[in-house]
Amino acid sequence: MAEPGKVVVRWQRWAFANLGSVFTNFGSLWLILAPLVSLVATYAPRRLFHTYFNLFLRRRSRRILNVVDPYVTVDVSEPGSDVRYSRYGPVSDCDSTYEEVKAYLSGACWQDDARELRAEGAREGDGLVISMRDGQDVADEFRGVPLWWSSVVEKDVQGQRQGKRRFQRLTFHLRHRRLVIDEYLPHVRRRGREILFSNRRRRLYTNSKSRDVYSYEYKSWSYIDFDHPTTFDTLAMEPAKKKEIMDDLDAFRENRDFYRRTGKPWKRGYLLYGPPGTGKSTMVAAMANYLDYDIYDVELTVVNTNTDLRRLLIETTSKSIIVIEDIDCSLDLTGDRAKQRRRPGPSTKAAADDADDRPRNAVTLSGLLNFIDGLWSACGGERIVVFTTNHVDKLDPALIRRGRMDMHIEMSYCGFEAFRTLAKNYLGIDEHELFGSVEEVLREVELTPADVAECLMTARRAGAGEPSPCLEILVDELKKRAEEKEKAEAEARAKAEAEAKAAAEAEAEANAAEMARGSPR
Ligand SMILES: Nc1ncnc2c1ncn2[C@@H]1O[C@H](COP(=O)(O)OP(=O)(O)OP(=O)(O)O)[C@@H](O)[C@H]1O
Ligand SMILES: [Mg+2]
Repeated sequence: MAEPGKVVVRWQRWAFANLGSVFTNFGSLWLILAPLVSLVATYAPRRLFHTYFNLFLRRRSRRILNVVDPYVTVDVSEPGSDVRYSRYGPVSDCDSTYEEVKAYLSGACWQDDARELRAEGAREGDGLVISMRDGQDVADEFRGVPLWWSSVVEKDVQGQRQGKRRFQRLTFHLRHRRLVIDEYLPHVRRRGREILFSNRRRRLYTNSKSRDVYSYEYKSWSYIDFDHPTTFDTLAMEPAKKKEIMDDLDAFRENRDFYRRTGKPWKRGYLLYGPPGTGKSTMVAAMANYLDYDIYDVELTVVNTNTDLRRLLIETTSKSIIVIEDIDCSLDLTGDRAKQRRRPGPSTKAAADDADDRPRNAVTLSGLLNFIDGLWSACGGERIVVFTTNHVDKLDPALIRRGRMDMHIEMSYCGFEAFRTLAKNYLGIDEHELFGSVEEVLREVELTPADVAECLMTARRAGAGEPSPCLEILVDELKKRAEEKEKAEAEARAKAEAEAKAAAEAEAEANAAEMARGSPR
């Protein structure tokens, strides 16, 4: 094989030998082209000639520039005066890319290369957002490709006003243009969003009265910081059931692509049912804390129309739990829809007045069904809908069918396993010889976790927090509570029976009087 050097020598020889013919050929070519160029310059429209000539030159110069400086820059500019406002405040979809990039870079700022940093208070919470000072650079790497970010500030003149405009400028080699635009920048935004999301305080929203919609300061939702201490660790429930719910929530959160692939909107419904005090509201708080989601607590009784309900839904954000508590009491949503349509008008005056007070287009069952899984509900994604009720049997089957309420969770009376969690929460113990006595009591009577928690509070106070006396007092308390409950239930039963008996007697008397009036004299 020839040595590389020799090839060069041979090429040079060939080049010199052929130099004369190259010039000759170029001369002949130019002899043909020159009149053509001058013809086009003379007769073609002037603008057209210049445009094409300019374009030609620019392309050539760009190629030369690419060899000299093969780097591309992309600016992400700080949103300035162009943030749009609506009557509800800043429009939520105003471009958040700058904030996301800044949040992403706050991670990169911990590297050695950025020495001059800037700290700003986070919009929410007590944390600080660390970013680069103007003119600073940090290096980043994505799939082995080096990239550089710099913080740039430029003068911005708009009419009479002068200001500064900040950019986060990304520089990379032009050969990575597709990777950067298609994959790296979306990755930066995603990661930045995650950082912003984890830094923020969670919120508990509640809806405003529909009838205030015309007031100037109306906002569909108002909120407070959500700071509920309940977690799945402190929730008293059978461990297997608890695990099932947590696994279900994990599967929901992690399966965004699965939902997309199967064409299902990314949302899930949970129906929590059981007697009062069994921990339904507590479960909602535990879910929100587990997923790190906001809660939208919908008060249906102040929503006037289905349209208002839809507006509420549109104004919720993703990564949220929308909860309707005591759905059986919120509206008359029981019974089937056909019956609702056929329902006769108010027969008594009182009922008629009552009906007049109610808004004309009150929320209907179909409005609520649309709220849960109509077309609008699919917008945004990553939402959980929770209904809680004490009377599951009273609800329309359409409302709670599988697919709408995907998981039905019964919150039941306090079993021994649930008690263990409560004992750990209140007394800090996992095991004790008196646990057997507690188990016996709980097997015999139906007490809610709220009842047991209350007894534990009393026992803790009386027993000065010492496990053995506390548990002894607890057993007595539980027995006492069970007796009280039995007595209250017996009284309620007796009262109901007495009322039924009195009603039957009154009806019999009325019938007798009717008969006496109607009988022939
Ligand atoms: N499973 C539970 N685990 C831990 N604490 C519980 C549990 N259930 C109830 N509690 C305690 O009882 C209190 C009342 O519970 P919660 O409000 O969650 O009941 P609920 O089922 O929502 O009742 P309601 O049907 O009346 O709304 C809570 O503040 C909590 O301290
Ligand atoms: Mg509740």
